[in-house]
Amino acid sequence: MAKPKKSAEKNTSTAQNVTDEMLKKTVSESDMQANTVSISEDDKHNHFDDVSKHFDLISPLDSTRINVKRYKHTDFAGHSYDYDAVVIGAGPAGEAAAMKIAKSGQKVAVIDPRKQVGGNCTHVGTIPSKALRQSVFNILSNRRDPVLNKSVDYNLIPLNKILTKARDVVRSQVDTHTRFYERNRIDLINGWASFKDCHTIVVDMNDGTQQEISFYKAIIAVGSRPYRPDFLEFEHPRVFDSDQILQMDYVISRIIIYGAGVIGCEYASIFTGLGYKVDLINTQNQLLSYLDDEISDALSHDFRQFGVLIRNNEEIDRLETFDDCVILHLKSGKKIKSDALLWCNGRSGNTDSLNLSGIGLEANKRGQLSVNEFYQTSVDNIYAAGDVIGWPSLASAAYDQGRYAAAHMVGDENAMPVRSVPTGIYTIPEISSIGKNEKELTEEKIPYEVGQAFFKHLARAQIVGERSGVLKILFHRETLQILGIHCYGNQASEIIHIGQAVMLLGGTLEYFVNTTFNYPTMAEAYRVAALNGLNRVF
Ligand SMILES: Cc1cc2nc3c(=O)[nH]c(=O)nc-3n(C[C@H](O)[C@H](O)[C@H](O)COP(=O)(O)OP(=O)(O)OC[C@H]3O[C@@H](n4cnc5c(N)ncnc54)[C@H](O)[C@@H]3O)c2cc1C
Ligand SMILES: NC(=O)c1ccc[n+]([C@@H]2O[C@H](COP(=O)([O-])OP(=O)(O)OC[C@H]3O[C@@H](n4cnc5c(N)ncnc54)[C@H](O)[C@@H]3O)[C@@H](O)[C@H]2O)c1
Repeated sequence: MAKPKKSAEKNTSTAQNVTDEMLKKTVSESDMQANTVSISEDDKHNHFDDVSKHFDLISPLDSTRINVKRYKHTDFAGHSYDYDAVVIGAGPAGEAAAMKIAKSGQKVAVIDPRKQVGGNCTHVGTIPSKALRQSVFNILSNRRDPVLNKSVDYNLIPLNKILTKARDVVRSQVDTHTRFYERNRIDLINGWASFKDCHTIVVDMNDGTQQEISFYKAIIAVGSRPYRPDFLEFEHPRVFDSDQILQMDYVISRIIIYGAGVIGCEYASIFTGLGYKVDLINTQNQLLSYLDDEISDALSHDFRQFGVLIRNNEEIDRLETFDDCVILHLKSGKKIKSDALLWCNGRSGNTDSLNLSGIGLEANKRGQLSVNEFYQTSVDNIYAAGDVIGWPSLASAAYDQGRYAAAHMVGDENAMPVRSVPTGIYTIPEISSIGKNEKELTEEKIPYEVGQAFFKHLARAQIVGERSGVLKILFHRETLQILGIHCYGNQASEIIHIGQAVMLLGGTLEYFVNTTFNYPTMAEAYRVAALNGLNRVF
């Protein structure tokens, strides 16, 4: 077995040298080869005091953990701050930023009012909705199975019952991420942060006290929350936003989803999968209009097949609420009666309680902050990342933005900026894309061609029983450069990454033709689509 690379080798700090010496002394080459570490009890207690609760920090199999070290407390031109950096918000953006800062040897604290880390992403956004979606997907698969469909009554399963699995996933995610903070010795402070000035934060602690913390630099990673128009009663038991829906504890058979963005479409899949009648109110003329037209059409088609009633170009006039139902009045004059309403129309950045004016910053009307290419706000020691800066408002992007902002903060010039973020929409079936779509390429007058593979023809899709779907590769008809990849169907969000790698590494369509794919796989769709595309080139 090759000797594991130790990233700690780069480090020259005294504390780190001590740790490296200790490692050399205690972890012999043969131990490494045998995948074991022998550390004497004395060494553990005398020399690894600061990491003694986490012996896995010194596993030779994970070089990144070895890099965790005593931070040096920096003196900034005569000023000494409590922290080199403070991160506000423990979601993906905050976590990635904090990890990067800690790994760079700086002292960092993360402030979040939730006792459990993970942010809205883990507690009310990505994780519970994706776990819920998986449970519904399993129910749909079982329903289709001639043996399994007799064993359970699938009629109207209450949402809170299905959410049991999601709660387990949330717990596991919290455990995993809590350990990241512990191992990297990041201080977690429970409370609401607001700025006193450009180097001081006041934290309203959960125990009712206040704490002032001084910092050299800060990252605002406070995320977003559902936008709530004043005219809707979100306290009413039949009116929900996407955070509250996870608490729904009664059985319904019909629901109105207002807003057909990503959240609305994903929940439309979830509720139809559970057997509810769904009215999906779209304020636009097409579902998810930024997608490839054919995929947007396919989604509408499949939604209708599953019983979703899509109403395009509509706008709410008012909502009447009753003990046993709601009635939605649309500006077009239509009235829709249902058991409940799920409001999915927009999100706002959580900036209102930060006292931004105290540091000379101002958020836009959606509570979002503007940043430069390094994620610095107009106050240069204050950065912002994640949903609070708006588009693309994805956990995937938030994580990379947080890491990149922190890299700039600590002076790491090797970090790659966040570019080319793929779309992954977890409707049933999934949608995923990267690069340009046909509309954009046509507008830009780029001579492209299309290669398609329909899932119904693929052996793997037939075996799995998920035949609906298509993979489209858009490529330059002269250079065969890949310009965009669009996928609709089971596992689309995974499948896209094969094309993403080839595309970003500068491969052409020929890669897919000249490469042998496992058979049967969904990845084979790339070969089928590439051949289909090449046949159109003359
Ligand atoms: C229903 C739903 C499904 C989603 N599905 C996906 C998906 O499948 N894939 C995907 O990539 N993205 C998805 N997203 C988007 C994703 O959840 C967000 O992009 C992501 O959570 C943003 O991360 P963040 O770190 O910016 O902030 P958040 O996750 O919002 O976390 C921000 C944290 O800051 C804390 N905070 C707020 N104000 C303060 C303050 N004043 N002081 C201290 N702390 C504060 C909050 O308590 C919170 O813990 C989904 C979102 C929703 C709502
Ligand atoms: N699978 C995924 O990647 C996934 C899943 C769910 C949500 N998300 C992310 O969550 C974000 C929100 O999703 P969404 O479904 O609400 O879609 P969305 O952002 O498309 O918003 C829906 C509508 O609300 C409007 N709007 C947005 N914010 C507003 C505000 N503060 N005030 C008034 N109107 C506002 C928008 O203009 C739009 O017409 C998306 O940007 C998406 O990236 C991603």
